[in-house]
Amino acid sequence: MASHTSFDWLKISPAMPNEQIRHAALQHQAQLTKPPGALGRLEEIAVQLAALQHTLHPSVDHVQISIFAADHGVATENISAFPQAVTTEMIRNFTAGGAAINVLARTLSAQLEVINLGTVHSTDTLTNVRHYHLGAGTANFMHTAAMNENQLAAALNAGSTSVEQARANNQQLLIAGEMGIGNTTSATALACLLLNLPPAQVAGAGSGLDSKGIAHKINVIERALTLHRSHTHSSLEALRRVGGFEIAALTGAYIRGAQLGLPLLIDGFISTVAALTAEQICMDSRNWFIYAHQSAEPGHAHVLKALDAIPLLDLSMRLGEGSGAAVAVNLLRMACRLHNEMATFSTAHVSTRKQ
Ligand SMILES: O=C(O)c1ccc[n+]([C@@H]2O[C@H](COP(=O)([O-])O)[C@@H](O)[C@H]2O)c1
Ligand SMILES: Cc1cc2nc[nH]c2cc1C
Repeated sequence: MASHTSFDWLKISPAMPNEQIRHAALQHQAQLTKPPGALGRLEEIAVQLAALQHTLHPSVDHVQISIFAADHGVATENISAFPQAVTTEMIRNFTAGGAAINVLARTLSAQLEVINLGTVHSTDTLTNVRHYHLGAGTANFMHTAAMNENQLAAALNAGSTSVEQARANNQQLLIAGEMGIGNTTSATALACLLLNLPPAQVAGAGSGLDSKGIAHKINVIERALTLHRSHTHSSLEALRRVGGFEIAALTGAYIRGAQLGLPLLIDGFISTVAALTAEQICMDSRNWFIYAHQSAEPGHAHVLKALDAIPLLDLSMRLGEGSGAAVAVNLLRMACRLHNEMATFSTAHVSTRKQ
């Protein structure tokens, strides 16, 4: 078993946004040549980034995208529209540059890294993948806990390592994305435990189930929750019992990002469930979260609500891989440039509002 200390770092408090700078950034926004509030949420984003980055000149030019991939034992319950082999096939695709996230990363000149935490099929021959070998996927949580303590600790640490590397490379924003056939079943079960919701309210089509498939998925999750609910006394234990390696890695990345003061752009349903898990394990981590988009997965709305989050975009996306977050980066960049480069009423000699 992992020594107890493996989880001690989760107790470190998140960094504090700078409230004085937030106030100054708000005042600066009021002086720009526009009616107050006319740039809507773009103003909020710039002010939030100013407070997070402790500067009146926020910027997200340097972006790291870390894709965490893993397989899920529960995939043997026929809960996905796609075969489990797709997880490994997509890891290959990520390394070859052909996935959606590769295209988006190129448009953003973002650094992309791929992390395989544990898949049924090996990707060891791929040199541009960080391998963890935590297992051939998680155990099937219909019968037992998905992870043991060692696996959970190692997966959380894998996320933390990506954040520390991003920090060391002076990245200004992290997108943690995920890939794993079956992970909407795992994320749904986890959301149900964390929010005490019935699976029928949270479960959706994932990568493309029909209504019969969704009904079966709900039944699988209900039976799993009957096994785990009474033994789950903490969010960390819920993550160990029904989570996935990549979901735990995302959780670790979000907690470490908050502790080190790195702004985190949250993607879709699975990523937001990990963000909620991070917030429940390490309170106020959410100060560092910016929510990119509303996924088409129905459970996403419940999880966003629990985090008091209103995402920036609603494009009916449901891909994962960090793709929805990547699409939102240019909004953040434009928000920063507007904040940094617009003239003020006084410098541009524009009259202010009538009193
Ligand atoms: O990000 C989302 O909101 C999202 C919603 C539905 C599906 N996905 C992706 O689809 C895969 C999981 O779907 P499934 O049906 O196998 O559970 C996984 O690789 C996710 O990245 C992602
Ligand atoms: C093809 C495919 C690509 C993905 N990317 C993230 N999740 C995915 C699921 C599937 C099925």
